[in-house]
Amino acid sequence: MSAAPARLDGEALTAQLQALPHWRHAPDRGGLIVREFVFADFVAAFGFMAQAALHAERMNHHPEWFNVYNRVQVTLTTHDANGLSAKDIEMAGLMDRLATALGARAPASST
Ligand SMILES: C[C@H](O)[C@H](O)[C@H]1CNC2=NC(N)=NC(=O)C2=N1
Repeated sequence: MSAAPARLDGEALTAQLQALPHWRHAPDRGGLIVREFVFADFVAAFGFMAQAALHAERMNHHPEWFNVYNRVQVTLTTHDANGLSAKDIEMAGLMDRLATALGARAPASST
């Protein structure tokens, strides 16, 4: 039985989140991060989900996500840590790179 992943908190978490500017940190349920990806169409959005799913299974770390047409809303948290862990940071970065490669639109710059 592998130990629960270490929960990220405080300055360590803040530093990690600075590299993920498109993700919103919410304190819900101990801590989670959320991002919406917007693609050209449904097929591109689903292609993103299909590829991300393979990484999620390989990492044994599964997103909570919602898809409607060309949009995919992703919430990442680590249930076993009741908050955020390195796995969420790794998955978020992976999703950002994958979405960019698949032509996701840059998010509206948050002012
Ligand atoms: C038993 C198995 O390792 C756990 O349930 C894994 C599976 N996928 C997971 N996914 C996420 N997001 N958080 C977890 O804590 C988690 N735990």
